[in-house]
Amino acid sequence: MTYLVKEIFYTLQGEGAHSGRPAVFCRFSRCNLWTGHEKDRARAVCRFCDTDFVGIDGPGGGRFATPAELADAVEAAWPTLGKARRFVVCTGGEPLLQLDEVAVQTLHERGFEVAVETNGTRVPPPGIDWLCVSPKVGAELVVESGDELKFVYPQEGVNPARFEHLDFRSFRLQPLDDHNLDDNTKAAISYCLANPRWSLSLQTHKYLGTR
Ligand SMILES: C[S@@+](CC[C@H](N)C(=O)[O-])C[C@H]1O[C@@H](n2cnc3c(N)ncnc32)[C@H](O)[C@@H]1O
Ligand SMILES: Nc1nc2[nH]cc(C(=O)O)c2c(=O)[nH]1
Ligand code: SF4
Ligand SMILES: [Mg+2]
Repeated sequence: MTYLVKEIFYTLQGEGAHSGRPAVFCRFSRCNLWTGHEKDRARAVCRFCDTDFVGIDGPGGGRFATPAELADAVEAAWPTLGKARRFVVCTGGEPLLQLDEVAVQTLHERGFEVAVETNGTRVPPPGIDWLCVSPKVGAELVVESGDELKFVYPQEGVNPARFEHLDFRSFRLQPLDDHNLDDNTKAAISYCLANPRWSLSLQTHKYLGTR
């Protein structure tokens, strides 16, 4: 398995339950719901993506021929020696197009707790320590259990209540970052207050100016 990675960087997890926790981000190239090219956005399944995941040309990105090479690159981004409490967030693009069981195992051997941010359309490999699923309107959701369900809100025609029967430890609304971010944030706050199964997830890195 060759892994195509857009970028690898060290920062604070900005979103969800681990918000504020230092993490290496491993952003895999490619997604099954959008090509990543602006010319295709209007006809993509997922049209609101805030991320450049095309190619392997970002900081720390590249083509890694083995799980060990991938883990070497992730490990190189961690700031201290010693294997205690290391944390990697595998994202993308859609990480589950590439992340496999042996990669997860190899990251574990290097001391990393492995978190994944996924659109929920691909079955995850075993061993993931923190699975965050972010369903997209118009894409089939095949992952029905995990740690965190993080719904970008609003999405046309979808009431978040539709996900409440699924097997997740927490349910979060993340305001859609588009030209209506302020209104979307107010709407997400109102929804959480009226439906307390749901908590707010802010993209804190966008407010803090971190990556
Ligand atoms: C770029 S995606 C990559 C991982 C995976 N493809 C997914 O969609 O979950 C990372 C997270 O950002 C969220 N996201 C993407 N664009 C967003 C936007 N414009 N506003 C708010 N959240 C967004 C996604 O829903 C997901 O939770
Ligand atoms: N700081 C920071 N936190 C994040 N949490 C999820 C992200 C993502 O793009 O998947 C992300 C990101 O891009 N930056
Ligand atoms: S599924 Fe995730 S990576 Fe793919 S286009 Fe949507 S937000 Fe971006
Ligand atoms: Mg992001």
